[in-house]
Amino acid sequence: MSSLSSPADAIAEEQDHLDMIYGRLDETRERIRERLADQWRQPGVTPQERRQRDFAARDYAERLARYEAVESGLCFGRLDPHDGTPLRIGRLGLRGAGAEPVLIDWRAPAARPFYVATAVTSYGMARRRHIRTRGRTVTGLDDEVFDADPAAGGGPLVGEAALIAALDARRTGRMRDIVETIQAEQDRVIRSAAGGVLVVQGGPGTGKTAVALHRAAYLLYTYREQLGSRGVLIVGPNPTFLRYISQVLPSLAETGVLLATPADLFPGVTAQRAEAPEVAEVKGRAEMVEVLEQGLRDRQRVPETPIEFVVDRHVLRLDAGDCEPARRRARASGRLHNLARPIFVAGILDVLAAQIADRIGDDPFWDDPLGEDDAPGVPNVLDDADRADIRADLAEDPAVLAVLDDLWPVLTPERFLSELYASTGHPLLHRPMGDGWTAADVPLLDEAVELLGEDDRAARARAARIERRRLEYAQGVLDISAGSKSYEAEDDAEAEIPNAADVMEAGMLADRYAERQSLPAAERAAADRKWAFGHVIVDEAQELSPMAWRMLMRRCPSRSMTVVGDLAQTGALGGPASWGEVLSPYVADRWRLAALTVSYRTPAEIMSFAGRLLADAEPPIDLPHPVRSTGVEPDEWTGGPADLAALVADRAGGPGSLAVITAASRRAEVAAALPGLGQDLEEPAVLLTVTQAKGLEFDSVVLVDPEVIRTESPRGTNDLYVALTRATRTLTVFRLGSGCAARPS
Ligand SMILES: Nc1ncnc2c1ncn2[C@@H]1O[C@H](COP(=O)(O)OP(=O)(O)OP(=O)(O)O)[C@@H](O)[C@H]1O
Repeated sequence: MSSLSSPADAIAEEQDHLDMIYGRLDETRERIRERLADQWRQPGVTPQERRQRDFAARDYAERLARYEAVESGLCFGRLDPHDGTPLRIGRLGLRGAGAEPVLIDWRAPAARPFYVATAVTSYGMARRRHIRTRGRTVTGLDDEVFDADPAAGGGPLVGEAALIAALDARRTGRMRDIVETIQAEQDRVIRSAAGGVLVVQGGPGTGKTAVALHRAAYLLYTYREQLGSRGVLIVGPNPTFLRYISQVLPSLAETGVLLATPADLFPGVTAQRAEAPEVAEVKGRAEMVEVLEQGLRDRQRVPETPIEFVVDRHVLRLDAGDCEPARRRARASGRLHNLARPIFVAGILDVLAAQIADRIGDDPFWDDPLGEDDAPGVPNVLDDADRADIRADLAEDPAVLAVLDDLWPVLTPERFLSELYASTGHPLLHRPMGDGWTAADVPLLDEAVELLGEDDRAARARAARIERRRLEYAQGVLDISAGSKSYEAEDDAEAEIPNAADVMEAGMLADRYAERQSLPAAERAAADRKWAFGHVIVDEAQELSPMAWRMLMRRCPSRSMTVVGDLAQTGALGGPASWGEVLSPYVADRWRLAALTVSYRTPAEIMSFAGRLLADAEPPIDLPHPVRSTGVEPDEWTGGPADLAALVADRAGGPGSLAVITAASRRAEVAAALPGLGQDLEEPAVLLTVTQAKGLEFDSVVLVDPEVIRTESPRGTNDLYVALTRATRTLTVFRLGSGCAARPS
């Protein structure tokens, strides 16, 4: 260990080592590039060989992408054990020429002391060093020496100088990874075992989102085999939030993760319609299961008054007595609605076939001893084959099909739900057909599939369509390659020239197409409602409705989940009062809780201001402990729209990001005062409602009318808590009055 070397010597030593590590990185990349090129040189004669080649190539391409992603900040730490060689910690693991480790992946067990060692519990380490770099150059070092007097040694923070530097950095509109400065309480969450449900509860800015993302990277590293094939799903509250966090996992060289909002989880449906929170709350209630079940029972009808219709000149008649046994049998089968329909249909066809057979096969003289042949007959001359023919004809008759569709329709979830909304007397749920889907509809559509069953015929038709497309694709390629030949078919000489169509058959090309369909797990999962993820991480989990939880649990039958949130920030009207309430229906009390208690975002000045504004909150809010202070107190202003515009222009002129946060009910008014502001987080200034700002952070926040935020919703106190805790540096409260000059209030 070189604790006695001068700072310049220490930097020079780290630079040497860093050069060597980057050298290894370059060599590794080159090796993978060569192997990738080798794969593409393989001819792949049989479809199986081609498939193997393409899988191998994809594997190399993914590995290459992983090594490319770690260019920046490759090595950021060093641990010096009391005995033994120093370990360099970095974004991934690398070996030297003699296979000795030259860089330890931050997720490896050996790297753990980097995040948890303290003077009191040093894990055999004498020193931890944070290495600062720009590009491939070492720019500075921060050392913590553990073999000094443990009693004097260190506070609760790990690598305090590096941490404070990270927290003081300007925000860019995109979340960054925290791999260099993960704190001990966060590390415990990140490295917690994959199995079971882990709940991470913590106040604003405690790093819940950051921890959730690093946990995903940790789990993929530790359980690569299982999770690589099943994928990890991360659920966030809205697309803006997903964009905000989207860079973190790629910067950690992990791509096998699907980021989605709950509204994205029903493939084929895009939920773009907005709706009132009260309506979303009703749709999210667990009782909606019963509403759907009842709605479906109502779609399995028997006629209240007899219905008559004509088939092939026969007037047929169905009444409740005819239909009830068929319905009873279909329901008693225990099959889902669409799958039970054939039983109902069979029962009704029997009834109708009997009506026709009775008429056309009836032999009025069957027991007439004076009949022509004078032999005892049968009352009906039709045999089983005749009856089967009648039944088969009926099964295709449009009039019969219309009646069956009325009594027991084949339902898609979309049709079922939109007809249910159109027919309900519930004032909040009622809406016309074809009105588009909202986020709260998605879990209901998903639930509907569970009641309706996926119509096998539709699935089979889909499979046939895909097969047809495969062949059409292949044929299309052949046609293109044969294009000139077909135009000039008369030209015999031209027809002699062989082209792709002559040397390759459509089936072979179709296999190629199928190979291209073999996408990474996350992408396949996005398109498959029945996909069972290896692990599911739910962020801002307090916002999910009971119906949304039911949908998520279906996506994760193994119940390997990380649930991240803060009950005190719940904005959704139907949000839970406790995590037990959310989870007990699925795992009883078999879930574990981890708490995060330190706020890395909100400075002490803003946190105590928030504490004063929320002092009367009921239940009381347990504020997290801020890790730093800026010396800048929040300021408060009152003025008109022009004053607000002037203040925002002044604040937006500074470096870093700015958000104006307002109550939803004041948004239009505030937007009119600030016409240049949109919602694009890449812009230096944005205008957001509290719901839109949830989970995000900005250097400066101008908070308009906190009192309106607090009173506009039953969850207003929670919303205000969210709004007050978005700033990393400065908070300005602006009360929008009717136009007097802006003045401090
Ligand atoms: N150990 C750390 N090192 C550096 N930065 C950190 C650390 N922990 C958290 N941060 C930073 O603190 C900020 C808040 O983190 P994050 O958004 O994950 O908090 P949160 O608990 O999800 O907040 P909210 O409840 O408001 O959504 C982010 O900028 C994050 O990068």
